[in-house]
Amino acid sequence: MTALARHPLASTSCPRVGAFRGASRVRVVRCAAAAGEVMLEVKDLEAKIAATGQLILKGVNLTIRNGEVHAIMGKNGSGKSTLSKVLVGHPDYEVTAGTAVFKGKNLFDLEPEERSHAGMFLSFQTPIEVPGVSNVDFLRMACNARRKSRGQAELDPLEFYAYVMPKLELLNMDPTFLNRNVNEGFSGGEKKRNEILQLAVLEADMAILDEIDSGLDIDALRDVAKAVNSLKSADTGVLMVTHYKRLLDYIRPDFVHIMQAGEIVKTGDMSLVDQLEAGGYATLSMVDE
Ligand SMILES: Nc1ncnc2c1ncn2[C@@H]1O[C@H](COP(=O)(O)OP(=O)(O)OP(=O)(O)O)[C@@H](O)[C@H]1O
Repeated sequence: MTALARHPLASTSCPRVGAFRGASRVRVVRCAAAAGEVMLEVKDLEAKIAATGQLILKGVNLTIRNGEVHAIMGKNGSGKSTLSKVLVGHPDYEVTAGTAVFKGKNLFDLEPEERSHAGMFLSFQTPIEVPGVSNVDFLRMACNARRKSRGQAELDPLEFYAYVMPKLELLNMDPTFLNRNVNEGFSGGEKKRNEILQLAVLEADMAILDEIDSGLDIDALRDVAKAVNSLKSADTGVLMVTHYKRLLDYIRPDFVHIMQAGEIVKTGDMSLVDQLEAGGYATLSMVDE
């Protein structure tokens, strides 16, 4: 989902280590299972809104290993989308402190496009429309840019058609989507499916999915989740931002993080989500609000 990093306009297991942060100290919990290689390591990340200087991220720490699925939840305005966008290099934000290493590279040394080529993908909460550009041309261009960066031969239109058809089928998407302009006139659910189609086409290593469940009907949610699950492997990482358990019932996270006021203040497993569903954020003991 290097959507941002991925395209030029915006630009596509087992729990191991989790930090449980209380009001005054951080406790590290380690699982005995074998750990995959670290894909993304974010340390003490701080970022502000470039235009206003308002600090939004206030020391985010997050480690995602190959094969892991992480979910980030949190109240509205806690900074979840900002974190997603900062990771792909959105120009609205400026990193003021901290580090992020993605597949061994300093993420903040890379341009958004380079992050995409390196395998990072963000699905937008509100996918943008690109009038005048057909979906198939856009997808092929993005796909070939990534292939080129990996030293692979570019796909011609016919080859791309053969490549993309099974992916459309997987998502239960009508092939006529290919000939329509990117997201133009798409329903909310169609836009979300199109995001996942981009993820599938780009074969990204790290998928950041920002509220892919919003606006989806029950069938579309199942299709999208099925597609994401089919794209997961021991070499990919997933970071999902969501407000609801229903998505996590389909795409099971290894870790669930709670974000509050620009920080990850609690990390656990699905039981955290059950607590949230039962009693809201007030039931979790987090840092003082
Ligand atoms: N480009 C921006 N300009 C102005 N304010 C911004 C911008 N980006 C983020 N913010 C502010 O930063 C805070 C965090 O926003 P963000 O979208 O990251 O929250 P969120 O946790 O994703 O919220 P939600 O759950 O509602 O999607 C909010 O107060 C938001 O208004």
